[in-house]
Amino acid sequence: MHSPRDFYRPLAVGAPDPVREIPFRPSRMIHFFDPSNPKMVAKAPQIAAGVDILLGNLEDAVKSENKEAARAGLVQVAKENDFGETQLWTRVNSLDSPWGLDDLTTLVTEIGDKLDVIMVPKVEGPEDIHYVDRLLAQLEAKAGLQRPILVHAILETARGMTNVEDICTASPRMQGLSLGPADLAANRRMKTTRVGGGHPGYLVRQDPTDGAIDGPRSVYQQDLWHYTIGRMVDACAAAGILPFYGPFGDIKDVVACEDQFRNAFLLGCVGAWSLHPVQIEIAKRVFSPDPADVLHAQAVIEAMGDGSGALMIDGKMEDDASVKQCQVMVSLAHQLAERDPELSQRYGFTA
Ligand SMILES: CC(=O)SCCNC(=O)CCNC(=O)[C@H](O)C(C)(C)COP(=O)(O)OP(=O)(O)OC[C@H]1O[C@@H](n2cnc3c(N)ncnc32)[C@H](O)[C@@H]1OP(=O)(O)O
Ligand SMILES: O=CC(=O)O
Ligand SMILES: [Mg+2]
Repeated sequence: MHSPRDFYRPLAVGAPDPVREIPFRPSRMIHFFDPSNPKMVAKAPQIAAGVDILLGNLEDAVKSENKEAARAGLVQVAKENDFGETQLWTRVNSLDSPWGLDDLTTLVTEIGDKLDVIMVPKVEGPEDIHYVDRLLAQLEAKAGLQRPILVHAILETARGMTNVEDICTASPRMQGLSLGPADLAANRRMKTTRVGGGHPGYLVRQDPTDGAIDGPRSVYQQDLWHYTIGRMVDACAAAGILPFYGPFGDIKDVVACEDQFRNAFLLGCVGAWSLHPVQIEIAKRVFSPDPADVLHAQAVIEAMGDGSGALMIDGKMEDDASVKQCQVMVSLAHQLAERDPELSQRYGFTA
């Protein structure tokens, strides 16, 4: 166990100093592409221009025989392009796979200066983060990098869930967590074959009226992921890092995708994964606060003056706590508007 004094010391001679605060950059969608797919590689610059985060995926969804090609494809994409404000991330293969070590070694030494965040799948506990933390420090020193690469863990095993708080605080590199509903469902032996989203069988039913069990009774579908997202959000917020919802696999069901994303947004997530171009716009819409909410929040902040006391606005009580809720909304709107002129106009920040 490190002493608190050592927490921010570089873990290898010559490695850059760890960050003290996780920078908040627009992160509404993490767009996945397969760098072994020439079509997706060709489209990468165009896709990058319309997303907050572009992620070269090397893990699940890339065929075993294409793992080396995907790694090489990502190196090429990073070397040949400057994505400007768009962050470049990768998801490496898991630490117990035949490819994880070579993924980290190659990517950090070849394109470490271009990579903002490395997503590590199937993280089980803080020991996995400690391993990656030291290895990255060694590789950063070797590559002569000036800034540390951050780490994002996928929460997709029952053991990872039970260790979630310790994972979040395992290293100053920890940038955030994503919920991985597919692997997590399998690992927990949940009986759903869907990649994220609800399930019609997970419901509550209205009591029978007048004892008539076979009479008409409303059913209300429940959210399979409520507990998991809530727990992840708390762990992240307590550690000062960022929570994301992961994949929604029913690409054609754009309505349910939007619902899943919005549930995550309302519970505190900053973004979600987009697996297909059609999900980019959904994430952009959902994870940007609604202009009407921003307007209302601004009005409350203005009316509340120094932010203390209680008053009524449109029949509703506002006080020190609700003004803080409004500040969350307005500061997110400003952060996103800085990057997005159209959004800035919709919020009325620019003429
Ligand atoms: C549980 C998890 O781990 S989730 C994370 C791992 N999974 C992934 O990363 C999946 C990423 N997405 C994909 O591989 C693909 O979107 C698929 C396989 C789901 C569907 O692909 P397709 O069958 O080609 O879909 P579709 O025909 O609708 O594609 C339309 C166009 O968008 C392109 N496209 C599809 N997905 C992407 C993407 N993620 N990024 C960039 N372009 C894409 C296709 O290449 C196609 O291009 P074209 O018009 O030039 O031919
Ligand atoms: O990696 C994501 C998942 O859902 O599994
Ligand atoms: Mg997974």
